[in-house]
Amino acid sequence: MTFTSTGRRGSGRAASQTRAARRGSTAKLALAALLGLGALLCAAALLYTSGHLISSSALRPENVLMVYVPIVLVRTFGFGKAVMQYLERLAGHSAALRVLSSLRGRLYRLVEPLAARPRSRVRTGDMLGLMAEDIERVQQLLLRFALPALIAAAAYTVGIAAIGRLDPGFAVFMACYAGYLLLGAPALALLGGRERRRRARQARRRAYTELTDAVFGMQDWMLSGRTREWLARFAEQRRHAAALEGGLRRRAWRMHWLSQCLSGVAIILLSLWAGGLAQQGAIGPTWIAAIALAGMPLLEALIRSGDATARVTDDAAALRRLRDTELEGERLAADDARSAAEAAAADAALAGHEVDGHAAGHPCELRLERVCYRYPGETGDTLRDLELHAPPGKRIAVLGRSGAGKSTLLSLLQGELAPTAGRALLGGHPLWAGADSQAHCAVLGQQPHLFDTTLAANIRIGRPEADDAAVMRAVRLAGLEPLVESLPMGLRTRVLEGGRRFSGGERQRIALARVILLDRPIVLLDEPAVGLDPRTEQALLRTLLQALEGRTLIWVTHHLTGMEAMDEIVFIDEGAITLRGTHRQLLQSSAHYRRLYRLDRPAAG
Ligand SMILES: Nc1ncnc2c1ncn2[C@@H]1O[C@H](COP(=O)(O)OP(=O)(O)OP(=O)(O)O)[C@@H](O)[C@H]1O
Repeated sequence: MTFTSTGRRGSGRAASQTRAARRGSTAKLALAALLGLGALLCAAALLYTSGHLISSSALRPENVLMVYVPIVLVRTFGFGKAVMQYLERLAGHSAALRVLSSLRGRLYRLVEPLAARPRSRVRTGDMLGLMAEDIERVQQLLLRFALPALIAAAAYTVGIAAIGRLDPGFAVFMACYAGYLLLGAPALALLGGRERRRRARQARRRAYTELTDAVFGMQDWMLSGRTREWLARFAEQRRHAAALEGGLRRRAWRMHWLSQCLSGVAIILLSLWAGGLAQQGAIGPTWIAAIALAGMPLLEALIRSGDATARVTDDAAALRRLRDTELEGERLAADDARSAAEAAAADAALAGHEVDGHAAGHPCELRLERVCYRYPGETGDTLRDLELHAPPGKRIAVLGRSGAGKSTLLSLLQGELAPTAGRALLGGHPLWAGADSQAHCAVLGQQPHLFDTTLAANIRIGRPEADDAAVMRAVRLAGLEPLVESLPMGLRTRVLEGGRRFSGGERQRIALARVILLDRPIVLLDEPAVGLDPRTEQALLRTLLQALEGRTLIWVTHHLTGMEAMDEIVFIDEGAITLRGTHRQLLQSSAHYRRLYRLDRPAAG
C-alpha cells in the first residue's frame, strides 16, 4: 500500500537524519567538555600564577620586570577563562538543544499515532508532560550532569597527574581523597537518600491524586458536609509531603557542607605538602601559595559534579519514561507494520478479483469474518468469532450487557485495533490500525466535546472549508434550525466551555450536525441518546435516523427504542453474537427479545 511504503521511506530518512544529528551533537558535547576543561585549567592557572605573583611581590623584587611574566600570565589566564567559559556554554547549549530537537522530533513521530488512539496507554496529558517537562530534564541531565561530570573527571586526572610528577606517594593519597569527593560523596547521597526520595515522591503523588479526585467530586463533598474534614486531611498530607521534602533538602545541604569542609582540608593539606617540598628545596617558597590556590577551582569542579550526581535520579526517571514511551511507540509501529502486511496480502488476493469467494464489492462495504480480539496481556478473547456484513446503507444495532465487548467492536470498526484472528474488511481491504484509519467513518458518542468557540466553528470541525450553505444544511438536518434562529448571534453564538451554553439534547444535535457535515459513508453511534429524557431521546433518534438516511449505521445501544428502523439487530454476550435478526423476526422467534422489548417499551408491549 502506498501509505506504508511512503511511511517506511519517511521513517528511514528520519532515522538517518537522527543519526547525523546524534553524531553532530556528540562532537559538540565533546568540544564543550574540552572548552570546559580549558576554562577550568585557566582558572587553576590564574590562581596558580596569582599565588606566585603575590608571594614574589611580597619578597620585594628589585624592579617590576622581575614579575612582569606572571603579571602578563595572570591577565592572559583571566581573559582566557572568561572566553573559554563563554565558548563552553555556547557549544554545550548548542549540543543539548540539538539533542533535544532530535529527541522531540523522534518522540513526536513515534507517539503521534499513540495519542490519537483512545486505548493507548499514553494519553494526551502524559504527552504534554513528556514533550515539555521530561525532555527539559534531559537538557538538564546533559548540561548540569554529563558536562560537569566529564569536566570534573578530566580535572581530577590532570590534577593528580600534576601532583604525581612531584610526589607519587602524595598523588596516591590525593587520588583517594579527591576520589571520595568525585565518586564517594555522590554515591552515598544517591544510595542513602533513595528510600527517603521514594517516600517523598509517593507522598507528593498521593496528595495530588487526592486533590484531583476531590476537584472532580467537589459537589459531592460539599453536599456531604465534610468539606472541612477533607481540607484538614489534605493539609495534613501536604504538611507530611513538605516535611519529607524538607528532610531531603537538609540532607543534601549537609552533604554539600561536608564536601566543602573536605575541600578546605584538602587545600590545607596541599599547602603543608607544598611547604614540605619547599623545605626540601624541590620548589621555591613562592610556589607554596600558588599550589594551594590552584587546587581550589579543581576541587570546586569535583564538588559541583558530585552535587549534580546526587540530583540525577529525577532526571533519570524522566529518561526512563521517555524510553518507555519510545518502546510503546515501537510496539504500535510493529502492530501497524503487521496490519499493513495483512493489507498487502489482501491487495494481492484482490488482484485475483476475489477475497475468499466474496467479490471485492463496494468500497464502503464492511465485513467482519470470524473476528477475534484479545487485549495485550489478557488470557481470554474479548471478541470471539464475530461475523458481520454491512453493505452500504445497512443499519445495524448492537446490543449487549455492560462489558460484552461493544466498545471494543467499535474500536475495531474504526481501525484503532487490528483483529488478533479473523479479518475486518472495508471494501475488501483490511481495516488496519493506521494513521488514516478513521477516514472512512464518523463517530457520534455519548458526550461529544464542544470547544469553547462559536457554534459554526464547532460544526465545521471536521470540514473547516465547508461554506455557510453546507453548514446551514447540516443545521437543518440535525433539527437545529429553530434553536439557531432563536439565538441573537445565530451560528456565531459561543458554546462556552464544554458546550455549557446548550442542553444535553442540543449538544448532541450540534455533534450530529458535525457528523452530517463530515459526510462519511459509515457512522458509528455509541449510545448518543444516553442520559436524555425519553421524549428528547425519541426526538433525537428520529432526527438522527432521518438525517443519516443512506449511510451505513452501526449503533451501539442499551435500549430497544428505534429498533424497528434497523435492518439487523445483533446481541453480543461475552464477546460472541448470541442472537441476530430484524426486529420483526426477533419479536416472532425470541422470547428473550420480546421480554426485553416489553420492559423497555411498555406501551408498545
Ligand atoms: N484496554 C483493555 N485491556 C484489557 N481489557 C479491556 C480493555 N478495555 C476493555 N477491556 C475489557 O474488555 C471487555 C469489554 O469491554 P468493552 O468496553 O468493549 O465493553 P462494552 O460492552 O462496551 O461495555 P459498556 O457497555 O459498559 O461500555 C471488558 O471486560 C473490559 O474489562
